[in-house]
Amino acid sequence: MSKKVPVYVISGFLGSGKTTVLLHMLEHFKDEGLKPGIILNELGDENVENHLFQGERVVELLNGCICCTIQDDLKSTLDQYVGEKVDVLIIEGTGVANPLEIKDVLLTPLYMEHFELQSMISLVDASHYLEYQSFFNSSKEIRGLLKEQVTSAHLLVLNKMDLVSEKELIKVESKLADELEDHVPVYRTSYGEVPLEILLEKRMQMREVRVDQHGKGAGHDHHHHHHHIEAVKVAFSEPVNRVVLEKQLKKLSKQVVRSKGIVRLDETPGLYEFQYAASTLVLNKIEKTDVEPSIILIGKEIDDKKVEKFCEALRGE
Ligand SMILES: Nc1nc2c(ncn2[C@@H]2O[C@H](COP(=O)(O)OP(=O)(O)OP(=O)(O)O)[C@@H](O)[C@H]2O)c(=O)[nH]1
Repeated sequence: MSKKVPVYVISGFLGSGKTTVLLHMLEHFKDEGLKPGIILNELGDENVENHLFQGERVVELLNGCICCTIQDDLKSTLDQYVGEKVDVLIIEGTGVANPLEIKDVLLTPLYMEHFELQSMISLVDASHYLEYQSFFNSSKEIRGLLKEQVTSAHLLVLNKMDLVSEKELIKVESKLADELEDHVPVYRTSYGEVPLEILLEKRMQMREVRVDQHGKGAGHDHHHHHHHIEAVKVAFSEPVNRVVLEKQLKKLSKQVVRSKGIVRLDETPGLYEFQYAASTLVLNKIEKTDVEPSIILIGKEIDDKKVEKFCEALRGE
């Protein structure tokens, strides 16, 4: 199988400096002789920044807006990149895109075969962050979005430092500290100047746990990834019971915050895609039949032993 394409997602509110960072990365990849692919999700039906990317492989998802999902568009755009020779892919969401939607698509088994999410990079305009909080005070939707753009980050770039006073900075950082998990690094900068080794660090860990028919794990990985959010993929071809699946996912709640995958069900034939978030399981039948059923567990410090137990419980052992 061909190598997976590394993917970086850049998100952040309107005008926070996403394109500035994207151009910085692009220049580096080109210097390295790499061929980057770019997916831009612009608001409105024309991308005014098109001229910045002349000669690049750019696919635009236009018309992104806060109330519409971009997932279907993103999937068909990713499909265009499957098998195409790009060395790295950068996705820039609109200023009002929900970055978790992008992450969600990248972490489905179908796309994980071809792409490997490296890092969700979020930009925050330090000079406007507090102003936006009060400005959008009455809009629950936008407040939620501002928060999500921060909480979804593997790396938070606090940009436009040139425009903020020390006093204001303290307030901004204290607000961010309330929202961010402790291990997420915050890099203060202006004009998106982040050293490349920080910008490009692989912060999303992905590993596969193989569990054989008798539930015994093979090739244990006893490393603990304390500072990373990781996704663990488990191939799981046996049919599962939906009640048991939900119950067992809830049991993992200390480590696993999110799960998704494709499974067979014991009650009916066919393949089902499942989404598990906020302790709720949702299943949807899919038409495709050529997919290997698998379960993806996303969280912190996911313990292989617990994953084995989880699989045993799904098998009714
Ligand atoms: N003063 C100052 N201006 C900045 C900084 N970073 C970016 N800018 C400017 O802010 C404007 C917006 O930057 P972009 O990189 O286009 O921001 P964006 O997040 O891509 O914007 P949207 O795509 O509209 O959401 C541009 O005019 C940048 O030159 C900074 O650190 N300080």
